[in-house]
Amino acid sequence: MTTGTATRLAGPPAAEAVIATASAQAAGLPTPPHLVIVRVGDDPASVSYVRGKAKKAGEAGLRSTVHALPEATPQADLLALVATLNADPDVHGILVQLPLPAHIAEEPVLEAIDPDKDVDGLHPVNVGRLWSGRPALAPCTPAGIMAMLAHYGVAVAGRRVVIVGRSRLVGRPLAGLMLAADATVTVAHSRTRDLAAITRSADILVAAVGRAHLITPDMVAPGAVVIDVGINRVVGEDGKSHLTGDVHPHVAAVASALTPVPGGVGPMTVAQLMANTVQAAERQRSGALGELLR
Ligand SMILES: NC(=O)C1=CN([C@@H]2O[C@H](COP(=O)(O)OP(=O)(O)OC[C@H]3O[C@@H](n4cnc5c(N)ncnc54)[C@H](OP(=O)(O)O)[C@@H]3O)[C@@H](O)[C@H]2O)C=CC1
Ligand SMILES: Nc1nc(=O)c2c([nH]1)NC[C@@H]1CN(c3ccc(C(=O)N[C@@H](CCC(=O)O)C(=O)O)cc3)C=[N+]21
Repeated sequence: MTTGTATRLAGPPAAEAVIATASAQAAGLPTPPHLVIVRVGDDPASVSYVRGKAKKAGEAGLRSTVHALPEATPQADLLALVATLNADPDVHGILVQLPLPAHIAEEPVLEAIDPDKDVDGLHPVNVGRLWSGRPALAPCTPAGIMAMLAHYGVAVAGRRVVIVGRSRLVGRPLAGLMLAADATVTVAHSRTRDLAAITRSADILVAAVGRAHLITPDMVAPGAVVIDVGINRVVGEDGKSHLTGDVHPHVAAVASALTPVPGGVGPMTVAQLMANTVQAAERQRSGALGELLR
C-alpha cells in the first residue's frame, strides 16, 4: 500500500487475540489438543503453509504432528492414514492440506475425515451444519475473516456483503457465515456479468479470486470495507518475487478500511486453525463424557 486513507486492518494483532483465547481454553483441557496435518507432495507453498501452522500450534500450547507423504502416495494409503487418525483418541484435529496431487480425488479424502476432527470444516456434514445455521467447525479462512471483522468492530448485520469467488475453501463457506451473521450476501464468480456494478454495491467487499489487482478503485464504493484474501506471487519492477493480493493498492484511496497482503487474512487463517483444534478437542471430550454418563 503506498498512498491512501483507508485504515489498515492488520492480521497479526487480531490473530494474537484469537490465539490467546484458544490457548487459555486449551490450558483448561486434561491434555493439550493434538493437531495432525497431512501433506502430500512437495508443492513449495504447501510446505511453507504447513510449517507455519505447525509452528503456531506449538506457540499456542497445542501439540502438532505433520505427515509428509510422497507425491506418488496412492489414494488408498492416504485413506488408510485418515482412518488410523480417526480411530486414535489422542488425535483431536485432522487437516489434509489442499491441493492434493492430480491422481488423488479430494472428495473421498475429505469425506473420510471424522466430522468431529475436521478442523478445516470441509466434510459435507460440517458444510451442511454451517448452511443450516447450526454450530459447526467452519473453514479457517472464512471463520478467520469473521473473527477479524469482530476484532476491528466492523458490523456485519444488515450490511451488503459482496464476495468475489465461490471456492469450497473460501467463497462459499464465507457466504454461509455472513448469512448466519445477518448480512445480505451476493457471491460473484468468473461467469458474473458486470462485476464492477456488483462490487460497487458492497458495504463489505471480499476478494477471494487469486488474480493480482483484479479489484481496482472504480469497482469499490467510497467508504467500503475491503477484505483481500488473494495471495499472488508476482515479479515486481525490482525483478524480485513478492506476494500481492487481489486488490489494487489504489483502492486504499477509496475504501474506509483494507486488509494488507501479506499480514492480513493469512495470519487469521492460521489462528483460526488453532481455535478450531481446541473446539474439536472440547467437542470430543464432552462427547466422551456424555457416553460415560449415559
Ligand atoms: N489468506 C489466506 O488465508 C488464503 C488465501 N487464499 C488465496 O485466495 C485466493 C482464492 O483462493 P481459492 O478460493 O482457494 O481459489 P479458487 O481458484 O478455488 O477459486 C477462485 C474463485 O474466483 C473466481 N474467479 C476467477 N476469475 C474470476 C474473475 N475474473 N472474476 C470473478 N471471479 C473470478 C472463480 O470462479 P469460478 O468458480 O467460476 O471458476 C472461483 O470461484 C488465492 O489467491 C489463494 O491463494 C486461499 C485460501 C486461504
Ligand atoms: N486444507 C487446506 N486448508 C487450508 O486452510 C488451506 C489449504 N488447504 N490450502 C492452501 C490454503 C492457503 N492457506 C493459507 C494459510 C496461511 C497463509 C499465511 O499465513 N499467509 C501469510 C504469509 C505467507 C507467506 O509469506 O508465504 C500472510 O498472508 O501474511 C496463507 C494461506 C491455507 N489454505
